[in-house]
Parts: sequence; C-alpha cells; structure tokens
Amino acid sequence: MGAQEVFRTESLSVRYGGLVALDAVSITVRPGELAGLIGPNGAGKTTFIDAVTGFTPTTGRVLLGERELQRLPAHKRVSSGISRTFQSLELFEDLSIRENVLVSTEESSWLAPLREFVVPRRGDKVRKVREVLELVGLDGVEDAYPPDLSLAERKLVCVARALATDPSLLLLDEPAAGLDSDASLELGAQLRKVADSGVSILLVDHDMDLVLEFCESLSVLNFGKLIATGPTAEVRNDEAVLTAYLGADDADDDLIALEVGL
Ligand SMILES: Nc1ncnc2c1ncn2[C@@H]1O[C@H](COP(=O)(O)OP(=O)(O)OP(=O)(O)O)[C@@H](O)[C@H]1O
Repeated sequence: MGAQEVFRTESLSVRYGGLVALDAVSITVRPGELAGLIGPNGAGKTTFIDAVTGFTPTTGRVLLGERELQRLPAHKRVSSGISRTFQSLELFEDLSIRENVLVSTEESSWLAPLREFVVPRRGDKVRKVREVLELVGLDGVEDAYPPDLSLAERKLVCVARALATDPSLLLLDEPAAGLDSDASLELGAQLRKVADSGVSILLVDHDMDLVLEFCESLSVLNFGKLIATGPTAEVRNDEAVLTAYLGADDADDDLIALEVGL
C-alpha cells in the first residue's frame, strides 16, 4: 500500500442471490482524511460498509495498512483498527453515556475477566471514555442518559463509542440522518476535528451540503458500481455523477440537495 493510503479495497463485490449489490469496488482513504461515499437509495453504500467490516460475505480484498482483512471475522477487523456506526441509533437507553461508551472497550476474549482481575483497567477505560467524548465535543455528559441528550448529541455518542476501540478507520453510516441542516453541519465540523486528530473517516451520507462542505474526496456508487472517485472538486462535476443524480426519475430530497449543491 502506498504511503498516502491507510485503507484500500480492491474489487470488493457482494452478491445477494441474483443481485450484485456491490460490483468490484476499489476505494482508497488517506491518513487523516474525511472521505465521502454517496449514491442514490439502494446504490450499495451500506453493503460496502457491511462488506468492509465483515458483516456480509464478499469477494475481493480489504486492506488496512499492510494487513489484509477480508478473511477475518467482524470482531477481529475491529481489533485490527476498523470501527463503524450503524444507520439506526444503537444506544442503550437505560445505561449512562459513560456505560454506553465503555461497552465498546470490553474485550471479547474469554481470558478478559482473568486479565481484568490480574491488572484492573477500569480506570484506563473511564479515562478513554472521557477522551473520546471530548474528541467529539461532548464534555461532561458521562453521567447523563441517552434520553437527556439531543439527537445530534446521541449521534456523536455513537461516534465516540466507535472511537473508543482506537480505530485507524472509522466508517459512519448516515450519521446525519434525521438532523436539520444546521445540526448536520455542526456534526460535519466535529467529524473534521476527529479526522484532524489522525483517524481516517469514510462518511456515508445523503446530506449533500455535508459531504460537499467537509469531505476532501468523494466516491459515488450507482447500482453497486463505483462511477466516480477522487477529490470532491472533481467528482462533483463528473458527467456520470451528474447523470446518476440529475437523470434519475425520482427527484427526492437527496437529489434536489445535490442539484443545489452542484
Ligand atoms: N441482506 C440483503 N439481502 C438481499 N438484498 C439486500 C440485502 N441488503 C441490501 N440488499 C439490496 O442490495 C442493494 C444495495 O442496498 P444498500 O442498503 O447497500 O443500499 P444503500 O446505498 O445503502 O441504500 P440507502 O441509501 O437506501 O441506505 C439494494 O438493492 C438492496 O435491496
């Protein structure tokens, strides 16, 4: 892998029966980059995240640094440095924010309780929770519960929880869904800070203002195929991208947003 890349897929493909949901997709992400992955509904964006994180069977290669991950189960990919969030908020409502984030610092090994007994690490973990909450701009919320927070804050807790595993690549599946445009832009600014701290981010989102404003590079999927990838300024003017969005019959909010953004 080149020095300018931290993450790369090569010809990553996913089939669901007769449907090719992802067709030989090759994407790279650079260190500290906030990269965007966009595409119309059903284009294969979540499938790409599932494929990279080991949630669905694939062909092709997934590389993080020099390490090949495509044959590893999902939990080993996490310990190798890939972390993700899900489209739905996956917070435990009756656990405090501290406990919600602590969950992802727990080791999956059966030896973990023994190790914890010999060398207790709860203090380190609590410090880690504070550190990742600060990184997403949520200082002092550890003792609150998810219902006490705004939707935007709860989404940032999900990002913090993904950060608590010390990933070198963070995959975010539509973190701005349901946020108004101001909250979405605030989220983008916060993600920019996370990327600046050295964590590379691949951001899947429908919010075109968000990706055009904050992402340094964009990859565009359509019907499972990668139709463009490169610096945002180039991809936003790409002919195939304009056709995929503006040529679509279904002019829903996302497409209108891209049209306005373009
Ligand atoms: N588990 C599955 N089994 C069968 N087909 C699936 C499965 N998951 C996704 N698909 C199909 O694969 C295609 C890609 O879906 P995917 O959810 O990856 O798209 P997306 O770009 O994330 O869409 P959206 O923007 O609506 O979230 C769609 O045609 C979808 O119906």
